[in-house]
Parts: sequence; C-alpha cells; structure tokens
Amino acid sequence: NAAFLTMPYGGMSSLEGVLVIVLESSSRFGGWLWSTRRSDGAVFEHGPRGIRPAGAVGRNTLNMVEELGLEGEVLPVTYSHIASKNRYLYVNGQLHKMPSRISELLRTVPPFSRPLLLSVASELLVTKSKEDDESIHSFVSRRLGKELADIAVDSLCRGVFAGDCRKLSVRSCFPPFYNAEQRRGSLILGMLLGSGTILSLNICDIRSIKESWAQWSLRRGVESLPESLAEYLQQSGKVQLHREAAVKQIHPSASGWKVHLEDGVVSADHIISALPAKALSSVLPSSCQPLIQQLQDVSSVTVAVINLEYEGSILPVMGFGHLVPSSEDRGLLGVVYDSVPFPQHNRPDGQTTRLTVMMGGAWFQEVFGPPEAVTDEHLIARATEAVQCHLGVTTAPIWSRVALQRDCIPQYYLGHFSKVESMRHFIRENNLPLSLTGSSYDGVSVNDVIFSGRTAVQELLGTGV
Ligand SMILES: Cc1cc2nc3c(=O)[nH]c(=O)nc-3n(C[C@H](O)[C@H](O)[C@H](O)COP(=O)(O)OP(=O)(O)OC[C@H]3O[C@@H](n4cnc5c(N)ncnc54)[C@H](O)[C@@H]3O)c2cc1C
Ligand SMILES: C=Cc1c2[nH]c(c1C)Cc1[nH]c(c(CCC(=O)O)c1C)Cc1[nH]c(c(C)c1CCC(=O)O)Cc1[nH]c(c(C)c1C=C)C2
Repeated sequence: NAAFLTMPYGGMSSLEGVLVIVLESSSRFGGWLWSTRRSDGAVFEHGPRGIRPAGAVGRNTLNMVEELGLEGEVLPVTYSHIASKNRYLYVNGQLHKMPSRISELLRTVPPFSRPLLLSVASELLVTKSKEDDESIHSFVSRRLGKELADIAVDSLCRGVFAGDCRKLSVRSCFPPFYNAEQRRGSLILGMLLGSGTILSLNICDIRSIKESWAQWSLRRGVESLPESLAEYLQQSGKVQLHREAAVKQIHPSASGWKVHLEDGVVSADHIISALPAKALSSVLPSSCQPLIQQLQDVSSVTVAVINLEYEGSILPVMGFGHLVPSSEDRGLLGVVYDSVPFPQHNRPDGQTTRLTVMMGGAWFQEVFGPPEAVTDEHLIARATEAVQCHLGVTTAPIWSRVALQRDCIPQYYLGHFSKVESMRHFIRENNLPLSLTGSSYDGVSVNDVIFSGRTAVQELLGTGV
C-alpha cells in the first residue's frame, strides 16, 4: 500500500542489481490500512479489519505474512465462529439474520417473502445474458429476483464497495458471478463447480485450510502488515523507502522517466504506480492524454468510519455485524461488531464492546453534504443514534474516534473492465514503462491490491506466476 515504485538503474531480468525506490506522499506507509493502538492495549481499525484467506489472492497475502515472520501475530476467525455464521440485515426497523444453513433456504425467512431455495432453483432455468457487462442489481434481479437484488445485494454492495449496486458493474466487482453465468450458464452451478484452479500451499495456507479460517487480522492491527513490510524492505538494502515524498509530475526521458518531487528529481527505468487512478492522472505528462482521461473517470466514494467503545457486553446479538439496505437508510451503511470476531483487540482489563459504524459511501454528498463541512460531532451523533435504534444500546460510548476516509473506495461502474483494458492497451502501444496497480483497477480488497503489485513485478521481470 505504498504509493509509487520506481525501478532505476537497470537490468530487469532479475531483482539483482535493481534498485527500487518507494515514494509515499504521507508520513506513514499503509494507505487505508490504518490501526489505532491505544496505550491500554485496545486496537481500533479505521480501514480494513478482516482479510480473507481464500483463493489465489488470499493465499498470496498469507505467503507474504509468513515471509515477514508474522505467522505468530495472526488472529484467525474460523468458519465455525459465530462471527462467520451470523451476519445481519437491518430491514423494516429490525435485525434479521442472513441464512447460513441449507435448512434456512427451505423456509421463508424474513425479510424475504419466499424461501430462497425457490429463487435458487429457478435461477438454473434463466438464460445467459449476451451483454458484455451489466449492473449488479440488474444481473441479480434477472437471475434471482428483484427482492434479493433490492435487499441482500444492495446491502452486500454497501458492505464491500460502499457503493450503489444499480451503478456498479457485475463483471468488475464480482468476476466469479459474471464468469459463472458465462461459463456454466448459471450463477449457482458456476459457484458450485468453481474454476478448478489449484495453487501451491505453504505453512500458513495449510493452517488456514486445516483450521478452516474465514478471515484473519493481526494482534497489533492490520497496519502491522505494511509496517513489517516497510521494515523488511529497508533491511534488504535493495529498496529505498521515502515518506513525505509526493510525486508532483512525471516526464518521459531517454531512459524511462523523470519523477519530480517537491525537492528533487528521481530517474526511473520503470514506474509501478500504486496511486489512486485520479492521483496518477494528475501527475502524468500531457502526451498521455487518452490515458489521463480514462484514469480521471475512475471515481471513488467517501466513507465516514466511526469507532465506538462501550462499557460492558452491550450487544443483543452476536455476529460479524449488520448491513443496512439503501431503501432503509441511505446514509447508514452498516455496523461491524468488532469485539465479536476480534476480542483480542478489546482493552485487556475489563469487559468492553468495540463497534464500527460506517456511513456515507455513494450517498455521502446527498446525506451529509460536502465532506469538508461535516463535523465529527454530527457524525458521532448519527452513529450512536444508529447503535441505539438498531441494537437498543441506550448508554453512551466511553470512547469514540471519527475517520473521514475521503475517496477511499473506487467504484467500478459499468464498462470498467473495458476502460482498464484500454488504459493498458495505450501503455503497451506507446511502450510506456508504466504498470498500473492498486485498488483502482483489478479489485478493491487488500488481497487484490497486494496481488496486483506482485503481478506487475512478475510481468516486469518476466517471471510469471
Ligand atoms: C473503511 C474501509 C474498510 C475496508 N475494509 C476492507 C476489508 O475489510 N477487507 C479488505 O480486504 N479490504 C477492505 N478495504 C479496502 C482496502 O483497504 C483498500 O482497497 C486497499 O487498502 C487500497 O490499497 P491501495 O494501496 O490500492 O491504495 P491506498 O491505500 O489508497 O494507497 C495509496 C497511497 O498512495 C499515496 N499517494 C497518493 N498520491 C500520491 C502521490 N502523488 N505521490 C506519492 N504518494 C501518493 C497515498 O498517501 C496512499 O498511501 C477497506 C477500505 C476502507 C476505506
Ligand atoms: C458497511 C460498510 C463496509 C463494511 N466493510 C466495508 C464497507 C464499505 C469494506 C469491505 N468489506 C470487505 C471488503 C473486501 C472484500 C473482499 O473481497 O475481501 C471491503 C472492501 C469484506 C466484506 N464485508 C462484508 C462482506 C460480505 C465482505 C466480502 C467478504 C466476506 O464475505 O467476508 C459484509 C460487511 N461489511 C461490513 C459489514 C457491517 C458487513 C456485514 C455484516 C462493513
């Protein structure tokens, strides 16, 4: 999650003799991986809080965790844990547990008006779309019915992208859904049969499979990951890390690029950009015009992340948290019950409950107005009011923290995949020594962005997966 990687001086056939320079505009590495460690031992996350071990991208992150010597720090949450089994929706003023067992698919479970198995069964008969992209809402309405799209999928998109499923692209946001329909003609069949890819395993992978991990965090918070990575790279002697080194402009040069900083210029053979797309667009030379325009088109949303700590065990239900569909409350996305999956992050002395309320996203401007004009007091009042109304908690929190995460989650709107293809086509056609990585292109999860960095380096060194 550091921003800008340049690779000057050299032979690209292996890392031998290559100097890597990491340029980060802020005073810390990690971007949205941001944890507050209070002096009494409590840990609060202002960005991601749980990372999934599943799939090639999940395994890749666990490999890195192991290489960094962080295995002993991992806090796993198994599939049998209550936080994995219980996720709630807040609909019509009530919490409803989302079905997690087959038996719950057979009967009508509120807030849905018919057994979900009926939607699943009729899905097998729906013909495949010929469109090369579709909104997530339209895809799910067409295959599983409007009610599931309006409630479950609307909420899911708020709980992953803080976005509007009517605008987000199914092909780019949930490639497994899109591919399932394209390859097997059915979402359900495709998800059941899977893609069949198997990758090599290491110790952490084996443990995650044997112990059936659904997600994991780290003892000192997820920010330990970029912190350890920065330390590891520093010690390798092959990487120069620079904080408070904002890239202002880049210009082509005979051997690659000249990267202009506030107080100097760095030469680079190749740039691996991990900047948000808009930030990259503002530093590219005007000769990259079509690319600049496409990068600018990748918009992102602002999320207000409110950490709350309460005295005692105050939750009426146990689980990962609850999501709120946009039809219920446009501004309130959901509440994470952090103490349930990760009690190790609670203050060690005494019983407390940590919650995170997430607000805004695609609805931020409409509900709260311009982010720069919103006060912390207003956001805390709105968050505690939701905790009172949704969870019946009448006591006031003993501690709170507001993090207004501006433009933090990119939105992959319809046609995103072709935009990204055309960006990479422009780079290839013009022989630009530039790789695009980070959350603006190929997936927003922590796993996705780490994997995209790895893929860029492998492509550059010709070492492939
Ligand atoms: C509230 C929230 C909750 C989330 N929850 C989860 C979760 O539970 N699980 C999960 O997997 N993912 C989650 N995510 C998503 C995930 O955290 C992000 O998508 C991912 O961390 C993005 O990483 P990145 O490196 O692409 O971008 P960033 O983290 O945005 O990093 C980009 C870096 O570029 C720097 N920069 C910008 N401009 C310049 C410049 N001109 N020069 C130099 N540096 C510059 C920035 O300072 C920043 O450090 C969450 C995100 C948020 C915001
Ligand atoms: C309420 C808002 C948000 C919550 N988390 C996020 C937002 C915007 C951000 C986020 N959450 C996840 C990811 C990564 C996706 C991935 O591919 O790993 C991101 C960017 C994980 C996630 N959270 C929920 C789901 C269903 C997922 C997908 C992976 C998984 O199944 O674990 C649901 C969820 N998110 C939030 C709540 C309160 C909630 C459900 C109860 C918070």
